[in-house]
Amino acid sequence: LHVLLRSRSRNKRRPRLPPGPPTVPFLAKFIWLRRSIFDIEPILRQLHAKLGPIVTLRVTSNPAIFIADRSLAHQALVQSGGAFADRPPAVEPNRFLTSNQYDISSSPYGPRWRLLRRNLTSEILHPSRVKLFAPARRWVLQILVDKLRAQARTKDGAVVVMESFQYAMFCLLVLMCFGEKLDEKAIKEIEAIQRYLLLKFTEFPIFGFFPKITKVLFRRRWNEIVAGRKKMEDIYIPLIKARQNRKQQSGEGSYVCSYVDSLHGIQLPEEGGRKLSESEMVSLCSEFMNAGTDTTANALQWVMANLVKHQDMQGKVAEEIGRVVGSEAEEIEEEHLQRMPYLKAVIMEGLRRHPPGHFVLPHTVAEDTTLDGYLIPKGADVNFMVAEMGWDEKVWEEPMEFKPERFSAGGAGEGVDLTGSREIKMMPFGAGRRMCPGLGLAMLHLEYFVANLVWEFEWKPADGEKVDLSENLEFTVGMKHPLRARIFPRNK
Ligand code: HEM
Repeated sequence: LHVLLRSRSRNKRRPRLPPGPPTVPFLAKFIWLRRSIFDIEPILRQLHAKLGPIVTLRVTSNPAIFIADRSLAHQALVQSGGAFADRPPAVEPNRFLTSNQYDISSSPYGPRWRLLRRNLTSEILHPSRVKLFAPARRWVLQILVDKLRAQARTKDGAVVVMESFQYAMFCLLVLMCFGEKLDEKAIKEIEAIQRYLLLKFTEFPIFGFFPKITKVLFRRRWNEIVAGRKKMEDIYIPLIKARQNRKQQSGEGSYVCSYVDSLHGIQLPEEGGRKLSESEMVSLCSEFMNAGTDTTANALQWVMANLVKHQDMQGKVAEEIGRVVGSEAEEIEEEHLQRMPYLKAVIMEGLRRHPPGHFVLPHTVAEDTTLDGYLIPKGADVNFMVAEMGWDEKVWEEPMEFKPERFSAGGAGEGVDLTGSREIKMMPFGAGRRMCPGLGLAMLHLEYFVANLVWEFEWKPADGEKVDLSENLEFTVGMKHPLRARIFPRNK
């Protein structure tokens, strides 16, 4: 009796997992959906409404915990320091596609992650390095404008922007990654293989369950992934090698730096100072392009769609640009952007209302931890509902409306800090130690391209059509009905 009572009282004191639905019906529903892990969002929304801001799902042996509340996210990601900064062990095919977690986003929180992340932020994303790529941005802007003009001359004159936005982002990130201006065929090939493998990764995660067996049972599917990765290596390894040879011939500084150059210089102290293998470099290059292309292209499309829909806002952006650069200016230079607060507000509102990622990447805790009185067990998958945070009525009035004015003086978004270090009001780039290191580059790309596209053209809805802002959830969240618009040379 004594033992029983003691264990009961201990259980009472021991924090419990956050509430969640019973495992079996949930799993049945999930398998029935059978599409992608990202289909989970509407289910989670219902669960949060019923059970509160922190819920548990049990799909695999590891509980998956989802947090929808801004202040709990701040507690976990910012106030608890490194406690929530780990990543869960990779499951297949991610383990295979990241060379066993040798990229930044899937590396466990530790020395390797620190080294790889610091390399990216200091060698490529540091503002002094980003500046070196200004001619590349100008080159890509020209490609984009030419593509849009060519589209405007065809058929009904409507441009479907998304393909051109994605291509432009690939041109830019391929150049930053490999240090070469590749031709259209080579860039399209890279774009295709990146997208192919990304979709394989987001399919129903069958190889996460008993991989040894499922790889045999679903052999054809597994072989497709292996073949896709082989193709990627066949394209990337020659580019990686070319950069090494070139480095030896021409020495430092005689050419624009590239991400691959920095990877050639990395040594892993924890592993006897060895260099990165070619396969690991391929994984890091692939991550670099995955992270920075579709996310930015989608954000760009959302902002442009809202500017097509709200002609008055487009007019205000153009007016602001005119004030800063003068009506004679052909192109907006990067130093001009800092003097365009309304443009910045439009982009912030785009990221708040339409964050390209509705979740962050899965986090985990290295030790049992508590949050809001609940147990977060070691190794659990922990994720955060990014979109919900930016739509919180307690902060944002009419949160589903597109209102850039919120970010002006006196608005709820005035001076909002995207890193969420003091408080989280929106977190399109995550928050805390795993926050997106590409935030600065992404903001620059968005401001630069939106400003130049608005300055170059007047954007109108395609004839007889309305802009439809419904969402389509893939790896990133894009427009269900991609933006179609008519463009006219702007009268400055
Ligand atoms: C609008 C564009 C972008 C958005 C919305 C975005 C958003 C995000 C988000 C939500 C995360 C996950 C944070 C977490 O797990 O807590 C992330 C991680 C990451 N992003 Fe971005 N990102 C963008 C552009 C970029 C760019 C341009 C780069 C670099 C070229 C980049 C590189 C990364 C990397 C390496 C990580 C993993 C960080 C880590 O695990 O330490 N992102 N991003």
